Formats: sequence, C-alpha cells, structure tokens
Amino acid sequence: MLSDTIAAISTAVGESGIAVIRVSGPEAIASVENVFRSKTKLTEADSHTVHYGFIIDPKTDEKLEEVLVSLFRAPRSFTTEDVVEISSHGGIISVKRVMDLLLEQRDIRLAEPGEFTKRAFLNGRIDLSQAEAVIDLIRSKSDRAFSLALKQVEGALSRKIGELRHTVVETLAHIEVNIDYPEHDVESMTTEFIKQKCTLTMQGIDDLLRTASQGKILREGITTAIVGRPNVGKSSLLNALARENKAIVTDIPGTTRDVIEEFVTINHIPLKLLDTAGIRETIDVVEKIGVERSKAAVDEADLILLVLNHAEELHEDEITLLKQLSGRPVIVILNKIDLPQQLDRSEVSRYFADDVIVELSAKTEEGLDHLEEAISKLFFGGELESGDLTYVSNVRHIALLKRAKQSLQDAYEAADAGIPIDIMQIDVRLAWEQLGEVVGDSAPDALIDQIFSQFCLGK
Ligand SMILES: Nc1nc2c(c(=O)[nH]1)N(C=O)[C@@H](CNc1ccc(C(=O)N[C@@H](CCC(=O)O)C(=O)O)cc1)CN2
Ligand SMILES: Nc1nc2c(ncn2[C@@H]2O[C@H](COP(=O)(O)OP(=O)(O)OP(=O)(O)O)[C@@H](O)[C@H]2O)c(=O)[nH]1
Ligand SMILES: [Mg+2]
Repeated sequence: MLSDTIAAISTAVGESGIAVIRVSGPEAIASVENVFRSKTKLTEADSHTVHYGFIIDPKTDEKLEEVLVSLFRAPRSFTTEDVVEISSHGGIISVKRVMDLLLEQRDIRLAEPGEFTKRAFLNGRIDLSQAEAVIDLIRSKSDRAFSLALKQVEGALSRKIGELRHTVVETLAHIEVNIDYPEHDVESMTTEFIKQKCTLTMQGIDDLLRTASQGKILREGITTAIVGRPNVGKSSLLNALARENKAIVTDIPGTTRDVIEEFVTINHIPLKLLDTAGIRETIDVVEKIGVERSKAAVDEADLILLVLNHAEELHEDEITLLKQLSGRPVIVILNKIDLPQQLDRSEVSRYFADDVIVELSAKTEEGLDHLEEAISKLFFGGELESGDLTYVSNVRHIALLKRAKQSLQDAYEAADAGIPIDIMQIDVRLAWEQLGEVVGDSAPDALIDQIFSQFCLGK
C-alpha cells in the first residue's frame, strides 16, 4: 500500500512535562534520521528501541532540542507503518521547533485529525468499530464508560458482529447452493432452515440493541437537571453530590443565575448535573433569562431532580411544576430535613410514586444515599449490568443493527410466504452488508472520512 509520511503533535499543546511528536510512513525513519544526532543510527537500529540525542537543523547544525526517539518498524506499530516518536520537553516553543523542522523535510507533511488511527484502520490493524471506540476512550467522562470503550477497542463488538455475520453467511451459502442445484434439496427444508437462521440472528441483534440505551447513558452520562423554586437548596445539592463547592450558595433567593454543569458518578453511573436558576416569576432581566434557561434544561434532561423545601409549605408554583413534570423521569427531593417539617408529603404523593420521593438534607448530607439508590433504580433497575456484556452505544451502529434486523425480518417473511428463494437472497445479502458496515467492511469512503474527522490532531 502506497502512502506518504505524516507527522503531528500527539500530546496536548501547552506547558507539560514532555510532549510527543509522532511520525508515520515509509520515509519516517530516514526523515527523522536526517535531523537527529545520536550514538546509534536510527536507520540501523532495531524496532522497539529508544534513542537519546539532539534534534539538529541540518542547514545550520544548530541544536534545537534534547529528545528521546522511539522506533517502531513496520508492521509492528500502531499504524502498521514505520513509526518514529520524538519525545521532547513539554512547552509550545520546544514542540514548535521540532515540528517546524520536520515539516521542512521534503517527505513529511502535517497529518490530518485522526489520520494515524485511520491508517491503522485502512491497513487492517483495527476495524471501524474499534477506531470509533478510540474516540470514545478519549471522550470518556467516567471510569465505567472508559472500560466499555476499552473493551470495544480490544474488539468485543467486532467479535459479536463477526458471530452474527457467520450465521448470515451460512444462510446465504445454503440459499446459493439451492439456487445453483435446486435438485439437491427439498424447497421446504430450505425455507425452514432460512427461517430458523434468521430468527437466531434477529435474536442476537436484539440482545445487542437492548444494551443500547444503557450504553448511551454510560457513555454520555445522564443529563440531570436540578430544578425548583429559589432558595430550596438546588446548588447545595449539586455541591453535596459533587463533593466540592462548585456552585455559589447563599440564603438570598435568586443566587444562581445561569446553568452550572458538573460531572459526577453515582454508583458507577455518570451524571451530567445541571444546576439551574430557581424558577419563579421575576421582573429582573438577568434572572428572567436564567429562568428561561432552567426551563430549557428541563426539556432536554434525561432525569429531573425537583427540589422542594421540606421546611416550608408547598408553594403554588411548586404545584404547577409537579403537574407539569408528571410523566417525565423525576425524582422529587424534599430537602432540609434537618429543619422542622412544614411540608405535607401526601400533597406530593398525589403526583409522584413514593419510591421517587426522597427526603434528605443537602447541608448535613443525611439521606443522600437514598437519592443515589433512587437514581440507580430508575435507570438500571437497581443494579448495573456488568461482566462481559457488550454495550452498543454508537448511533451509527444502532441504526445499522436495526436495518440489518429489518432485512432479516423481510427474508423471514418472504420464506414464510413461499416467495422464490432468489428474492430472499437479496434481503439476506443486505443484512450481511449492513452488519459489515458496523466494522467498516462495505463502508463508503465518505463515511470513513467523516468518522475520522472527529478525531483530534495527532490521534
Ligand atoms: N507512545 C505512544 N503511546 C501510546 C500510543 C502510541 O501510538 N504511542 N497509542 C496509540 O493510540 C496507544 C497504544 N496503542 C498501540 C497499539 C498498538 C501498537 C503496536 O505497535 N502494535 C503492534 C506491535 C504489537 C507487539 O509488538 O506486541 C502490532 O499490533 O502489530 C502501539 C500502540 C496508547 N499509548
Ligand atoms: N438547614 C438547611 N439549609 C439548607 C439546606 N440546603 C440548603 N440550605 C440553605 O438554603 C439556602 C439556599 O441554598 P442554595 O443551595 O443556594 O439554594 P438554590 O436552590 O440554589 O437557590 P437559587 O440559586 O437562589 O435558586 C442556603 O442558605 C443554604 O445554606 C439543608 O439541607 N438544610
Ligand atoms: Mg442556586
């Protein structure tokens, strides 16, 4: 496979301990050799060795940087091409000096975002679902999401798709034999065989699709809006859950003016918490905008924590909120239980079931564990699936799985209706291609470009 040689900074730009510049392609070793002075020549060194030396401008012989250079010879590298990694001192100047000099070399150009990973894919070291999981790794907001992505990088989903495709290809082979040698089989046996295999594969797809909603939550977090009237303790609750003083808390109603975001993990479930401005009628212009944003946050939330003040009677605005939110995923929090009770819980029970009403104190943190339990129950029936379950969370994968299932359903129905076998062949072949697109077999170039363009530079 013919390709050129690319280079990019692979670490975050800014002050840091060290920075890594990665070079990949047929001229990687020779080009770096041209600007590098060390005891051993890179071109003669073994794969997987590290070399101390200096980056030198060959035109002036000036020492530009003190570096360590790592060598990975094809095909034993991330991209399967020759790869050279230059570890320089961190900081923008040092990295810029080395990078500028490399790009002056005739054979090296700047890599596009994701181009290293794209090469690993195009050269067959990883498939598309594994490459997509590399993006997920970088973007993970929780430990759990990271573990899931890592499993997919290692090929867990690829193997599942491989098993499904195996069954589909068996079916296809059976159909094709029957088309070529119709005298070898009884038509009805073939129909039964196809129906059985289609059912089996559809079940396998369903198992994967069932994990999709949990997968999305684990990956992106549950968007959780904390709402309620001013001064009920919304910001205090955010701080208690985040275990730090992220939001400003005062006894003045209307303290929070804008939506504050904070990621927290509760029983391994990632939540994107949104603390909002207290909802009330107001003439204050700034507060009014804040209240509008609170309402928008409620609309887009996967979960709403409605905070009420246990130490005050229910306000008419709160009754309106309770009514508006019925039917949405809500946990009602009766806050400030450390103070004498004024609120009549039975009034709240008219709108929400008892197991989503939680009494706690954001101040003393009493009852906070009940809230954590209620959240896990609401989303995972109390316990989080674990072990070797493969989660599908990528929207592209979900869409393809649904389409493949439909194609198999069509084949099944055709078989059931006694439709000629070459018609079924079309549907079964379609299912094979749709499953293949998940791992990048039969994926169009434009799609592949679009996926890799989401990567950061140097990945
Ligand atoms: N310095 C550095 N760290 C890194 C990466 C990198 O490219 N460079 N990675 C980049 O994302 C990740 C590690 N991923 C990698 C995956 C495979 C190979 C590799 O060389 N594989 C060869 C050889 C395997 C072997 O010798 O056992 C192969 O699969 O053939 C390298 C990195 C994270 N850390
Ligand atoms: N005693 C007691 N006081 C609390 C509790 N939670 C919050 N408070 C107090 O209630 C007041 C308001 O708390 P905040 O967290 O700022 O309330 P908020 O709902 O964010 O208010 P706005 O941002 O104005 O809408 C502060 O003085 C808190 O210290 C609690 O559980 N018990
Ligand atoms: Mg607040």
